[in-house]
Amino acid sequence: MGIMSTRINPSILTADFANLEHELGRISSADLVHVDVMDNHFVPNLTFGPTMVNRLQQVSPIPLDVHLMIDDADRWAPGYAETGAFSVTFHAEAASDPVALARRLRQIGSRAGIALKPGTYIEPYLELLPEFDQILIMTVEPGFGGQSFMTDMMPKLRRTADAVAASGLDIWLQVDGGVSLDTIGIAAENGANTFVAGSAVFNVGEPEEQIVALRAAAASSAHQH
Ligand SMILES: O=C(CO)[C@H](O)[C@H](O)COP(=O)(O)O
Repeated sequence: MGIMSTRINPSILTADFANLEHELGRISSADLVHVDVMDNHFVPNLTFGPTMVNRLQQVSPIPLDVHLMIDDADRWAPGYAETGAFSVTFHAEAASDPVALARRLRQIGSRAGIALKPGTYIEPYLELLPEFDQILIMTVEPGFGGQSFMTDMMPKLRRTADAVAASGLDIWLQVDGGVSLDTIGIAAENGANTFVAGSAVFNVGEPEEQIVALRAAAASSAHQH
């Protein structure tokens, strides 16, 4: 189907970790699969590392959107780009030189993403927009699926969307955490175009049907603005 302008990226954090190849087959109509890498240091949870991401890359029917919730991103993120991941997003709080790291990721061949925890301001990064292909505004504290969407992140999302629009650059604006049929509309209204959803895809009925419904809800809200 290819990647659309309203992108739905299911998070496999909520999938069955014992059957991930099967789970990937259940979301083949999504745009990308969001792969949460957690190191139990940057966040108080642990998932998997580059060996697993490399294997997921081999069996996934759709490209990988890797979200690194790990310390020392400067050291570790390039290895994830080397798996062939479509995009690699590292946290601003975990990188000592975000520009050098983003350039390295692009040089390897991945899109470069930067993620911000809820308490991190976007402003220092707005002057660096050309360095990034994607900005992830976290709408929960990173670490766990199933948390409530933080509506108070919408002003930050709006400021980011306005800056991206003013730049004329094709930078994807992603939200992650608590995205559901109830919350995707307000995120789209505030300028998000790339939506990560774990529970709302895997824990509510058939994943493929949820992807269609989420995409429709996002698109109809985005068109109102
Ligand atoms: O990055 C994450 C947590 O840090 C997950 O991608 C996110 O929380 C998805 O889960 P849900 O849609 O259930 O909130």
